Amino acid sequence: MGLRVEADHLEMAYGAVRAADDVSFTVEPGEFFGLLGPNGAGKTTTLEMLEGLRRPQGGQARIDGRDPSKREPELLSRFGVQLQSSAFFDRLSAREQLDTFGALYGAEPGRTDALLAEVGLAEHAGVRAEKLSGGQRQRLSIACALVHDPDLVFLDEPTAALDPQARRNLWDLLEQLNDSGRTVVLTTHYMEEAEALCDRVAIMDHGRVLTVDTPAALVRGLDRPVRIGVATDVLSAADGASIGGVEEASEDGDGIVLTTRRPADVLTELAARDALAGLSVRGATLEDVFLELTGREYRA
Ligand SMILES: Nc1ncnc2c1ncn2[C@@H]1O[C@H](COP(=O)(O)OP(=O)(O)OP(=O)(O)O)[C@@H](O)[C@H]1O
Repeated sequence: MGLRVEADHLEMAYGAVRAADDVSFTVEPGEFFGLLGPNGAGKTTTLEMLEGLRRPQGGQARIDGRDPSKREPELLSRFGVQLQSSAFFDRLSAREQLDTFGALYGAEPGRTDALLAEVGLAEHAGVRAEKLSGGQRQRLSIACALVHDPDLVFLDEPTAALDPQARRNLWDLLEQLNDSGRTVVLTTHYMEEAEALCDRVAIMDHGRVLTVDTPAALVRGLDRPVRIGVATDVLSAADGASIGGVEEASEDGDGIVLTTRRPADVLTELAARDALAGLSVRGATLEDVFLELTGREYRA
């Protein structure tokens, strides 16, 4: 279960635009891997080369050590590609869409109901695709990628254009796909999505991979202080500044903010002073990582 995916010095240019510029990384079997970057970073181009839908101008894509652009049926049967919702057949219900995709892929019949349940659409089986909500359509397109029970799924911006609630609901489904042992490779321009879901992320910008690592390691590598906030009525800025390990203490509209590289010591001291009311703790995020790497604010 789970397949290895390799991007090995991939190159793709459209005229003067280098959409993929020496893109290399490896996704291990069973990993949840994210390609993260702003619009136009080259995520879709890279994904399409990995899926074998676009032949690289340079370098090699490999799935389980083989070239996906050769379209070998045995390899194709082992991975799924999430189609955009516009690719549904006209006027078919969710169940009929899945039955049709299943027949096209030569999938084992009789899996449709289980699949509908897996993606949370059991109650909408008879609804036509065009009548489903945005989140439900995304679920259906994910189910279509799973009809042949693949070991690897590629998802291109699976939560784009969804409201925050629908996005979070979909995260649970994406986690389940990975928990069941499948390798998941997705693109996203949402930093917090990559942080919440991915074992590792490749941050892309202007066709290049800037860095690849776990979100936690990327953030740790920044050496940014943690910001600890508490209510003004439990601590003054001057008292905060006197705590060992506090680099700066200031008052903002919401309370007292302490910056520190030793958050455990500072929190212990705040607890000892019974000064934890209104507590908030904010560490660096992948947004800070992007800023550090590019010198630019992250704008998806
Ligand atoms: N078929 C094409 N012809 C010309 N230019 C293209 C084509 N496909 C992509 N590009 C350009 O290549 C660059 C990378 O595009 P790509 O779609 O891979 O980025 P992306 O990170 O997936 O962005 P988005 O989130 O907007 O889809 C962009 O500058 C885009 O305009």
